[in-house]
Amino acid sequence: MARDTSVAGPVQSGRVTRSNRKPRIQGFASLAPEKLAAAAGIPTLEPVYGQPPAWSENRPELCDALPWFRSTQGGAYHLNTLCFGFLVDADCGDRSYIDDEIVITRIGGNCVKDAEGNLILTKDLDADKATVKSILNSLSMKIPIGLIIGNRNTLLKRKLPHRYNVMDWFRITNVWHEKIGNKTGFKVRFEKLHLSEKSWWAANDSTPVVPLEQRDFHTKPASIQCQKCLRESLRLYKEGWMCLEPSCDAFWKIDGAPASVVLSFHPDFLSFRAQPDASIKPHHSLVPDLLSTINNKDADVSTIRITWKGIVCPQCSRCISRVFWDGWKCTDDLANKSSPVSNNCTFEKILNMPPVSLRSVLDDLELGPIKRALFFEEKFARPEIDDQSLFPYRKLTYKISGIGSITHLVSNRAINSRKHGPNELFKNLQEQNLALRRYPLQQSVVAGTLTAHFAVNYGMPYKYVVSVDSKGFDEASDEVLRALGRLTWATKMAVTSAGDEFLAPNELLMLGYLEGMKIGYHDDGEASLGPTIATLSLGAKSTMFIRMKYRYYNGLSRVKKPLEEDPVLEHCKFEANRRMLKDQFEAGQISKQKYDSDRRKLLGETKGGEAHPIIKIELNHGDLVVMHGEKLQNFYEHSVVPEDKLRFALTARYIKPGHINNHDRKKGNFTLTPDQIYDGQ
Ligand SMILES: O=C(O)CCC(=O)C(=O)O
Ligand SMILES: [Fe+2]
Repeated sequence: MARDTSVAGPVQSGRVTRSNRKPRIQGFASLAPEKLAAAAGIPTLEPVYGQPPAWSENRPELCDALPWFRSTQGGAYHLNTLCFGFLVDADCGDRSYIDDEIVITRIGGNCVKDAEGNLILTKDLDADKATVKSILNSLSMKIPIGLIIGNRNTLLKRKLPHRYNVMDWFRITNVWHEKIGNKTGFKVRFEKLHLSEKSWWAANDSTPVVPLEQRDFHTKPASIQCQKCLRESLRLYKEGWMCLEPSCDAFWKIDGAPASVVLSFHPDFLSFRAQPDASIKPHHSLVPDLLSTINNKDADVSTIRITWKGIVCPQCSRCISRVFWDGWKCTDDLANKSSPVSNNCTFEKILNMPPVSLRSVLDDLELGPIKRALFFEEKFARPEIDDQSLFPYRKLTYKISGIGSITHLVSNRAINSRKHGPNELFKNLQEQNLALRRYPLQQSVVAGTLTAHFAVNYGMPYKYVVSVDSKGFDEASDEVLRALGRLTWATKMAVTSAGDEFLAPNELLMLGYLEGMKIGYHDDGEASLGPTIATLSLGAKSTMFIRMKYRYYNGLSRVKKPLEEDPVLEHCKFEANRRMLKDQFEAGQISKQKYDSDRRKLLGETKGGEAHPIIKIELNHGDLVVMHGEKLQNFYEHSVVPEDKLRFALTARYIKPGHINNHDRKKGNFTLTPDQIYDGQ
């Protein structure tokens, strides 16, 4: 399936427990694990003294919970040209250092990995680079930085309890240029802000910290003026002093000779401490307490954007995303099944989810017009308008020649307010415990990223959810079945008017969107899916966009590989030239090699980029949309962006039973009662 929103199944087979994973080294069988590791040349890791104040096993959850570290990629988090958080993980670069109070690391950017996994700087970093600039700004504005250490960091040589571990607040004491290969990079020295307490990452058996009153805040590393450029630079390395001004001839040279790659920090540079300064205070709390700001009696609290951010568990300090419709649970059975690290914390914060009125999410006076006036923007396709055949709906049909059609049934006040109609569905669905939840995206750039909407699946399991999570239609409420009735009707109307065979849907995916949520571009095509997909919109207005997929628009995959089979769709890039080459190839006038190389030449000239959407549909409360045609899902993709704080979309599909195992097949069985069958009124 090309949809980007399904989960990887649990990995269980072949998992070995710790006890039978001991390395077998002849003659060492009776040694303790640490000694065994040492004998095998694996560096042993010392235990740490304490526990991190917040932690996570996955990057999206970490960034979801910490307002000072919202970046899911890269080492630094900056906002409005200020740096607030920094991650030290595997790639600190050469000449880096960590102890209980000091962290020295490179400032990222402009890097690629070589075959051995080493980072290579591709071009000089300069002070205008956003990350560098933000660190320099935070240094001059005295803004402390929250540091996180990842367990792939090899400098500390201690056993870190989790994948990501919040360290503490640090102040930036120095930023300097360094030479990496023949390029110029940046290094930063962080110093722990509060020195009176022992760091949790100190060694378990380390000595107590030196009390503040016994510390020396006066001695500084030597600062020497360069004879060439006359600028001062600190003495950083034991091996000798060097000028740190990259434009100077003496830059990175010790006694006139280029410095070696391996250098050790001078003890004075490591041991000096900046003068305590009461005015240096962090902008955020190191461990945010989002829950203390949420009063469950406030009507909007369960749907507003901030309440689908993550929290730090008050019991075990894990960063927890809002996976569940009605709140946060520290232990998620589904995630536990697929995660090698199980967490048995029992903490839960369940919101009472007061109902959201239709009035509060619909601007239209009297909850929707009597007959919706339609407006179409010039730059998008204009549909055929038919006010007769499915009256009282307005039927808008967008046809993409040779591909398929999109039928939009525009609802109105009479339809919406009818007994068992959309108004009632919107209200009643909110009163049910539907077990909506967010699932991890399967093809996300950062593993573990959750969808920005909640979902529940009924009937035949759709790959969107793991099959154990699909509920049979026998568990569906009257409202869900009534929605299915409407969707079955809409499917039949659209398919029969296209002259095609009607297959009644046997699957229903319900999505719930809170404020700021959406579904990004995806398609609903996979081998097991029939060609027709129908959706009922309830609540807040939203906009649906349909565009050609990147590879069909550009004729190349994202890694610039020409399409094996180029359909040359209408309005694709270089349409005329691509058609001509295809015709020549099909007529045997050019070889496959020539066809490929000519296309590469033609298409490789431009930068790629996404296709502009060709269809824009405003989806209002009660509207139905039917996408019909397998090729529509193969070649095009759609996205839906709601506008207000609550919207439901119920989408029904036909899943070919041959693709579903016997046990799950019966979940798709249902019979609608006469009043659940929809008549189009
Ligand atoms: O929210 C919507 O209207 C669309 C939902 C959708 O595209 C899907 O469920 O695949
Ligand atoms: Fe979809």
